Amino acid sequence: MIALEEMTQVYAGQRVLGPVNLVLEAGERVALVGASGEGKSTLARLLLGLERPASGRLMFDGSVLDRRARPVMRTFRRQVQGVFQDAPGAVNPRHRVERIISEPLEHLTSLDRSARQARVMAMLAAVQLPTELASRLPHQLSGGQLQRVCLARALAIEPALLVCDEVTSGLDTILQVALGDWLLAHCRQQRMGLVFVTHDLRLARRLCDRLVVIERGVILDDVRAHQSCTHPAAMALEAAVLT
Ligand SMILES: Nc1ncnc2c1ncn2[C@@H]1O[C@H](COP(=O)(O)OP(=O)(O)OP(=O)(O)O)[C@@H](O)[C@H]1O
Repeated sequence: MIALEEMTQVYAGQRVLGPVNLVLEAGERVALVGASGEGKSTLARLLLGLERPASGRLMFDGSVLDRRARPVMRTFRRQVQGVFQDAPGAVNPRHRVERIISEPLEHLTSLDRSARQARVMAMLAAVQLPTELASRLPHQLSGGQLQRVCLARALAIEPALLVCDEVTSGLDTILQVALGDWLLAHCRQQRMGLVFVTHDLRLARRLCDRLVVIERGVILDDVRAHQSCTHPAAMALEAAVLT
């Protein structure tokens, strides 16, 4: 469905990523794991087409994704959604929850107003938030609630792939597990693919069927989730996390 080909990224004259080659099949659940600052978020942003790579290309359904081709970008946005750790930074502080979740429905689907309203309520219930929260502003929610609003917004348009960057790291452990399990069930039910960026190898294995280990901007290991890592540095990371 999506492929990164020979992709690199350079910030302030320094290469922080790549070259990376990564193919994601439709419906696949892939964890991007690695220590802090190794390039996971950069890779996630490139996968979402949110920034221009220094070199390489992003393929979508067999063609190079061309940002200037509006209909293709619209399809891409409909099918590939992202949710980030910084939920407060990802929403307009002056918009109420209902409007936040409804916005992509307005731009990317042909649902009318009442259908959009119904979808917003269904999504709130799906992420286990009371529907009364629909009329609240972002600052009137807890961090975990706002994170779930962002998740509801991304899932409302029924994407084929969801890219989650550290979405559970600000939550308590119980909520992390609950949200992770809900996300897994949702992926299975909707046959939705998932790219799950995390430091947490155990959560990665719980949710995903493939582990991609990143260090210093390159892919060290790419294994099935139930397998152990094979690269020595990835094995060291695995041992450190599990200890
Ligand atoms: N906009 C930017 N300008 C300059 N350097 C950046 C920028 N964004 C990221 N970097 C650098 O690129 C490298 C990779 O960062 P990235 O955020 O991708 O890592 P990460 O693995 O997601 O880390 P974490 O787990 O801590 O979120 C880091 O060295 C970081 O300092």
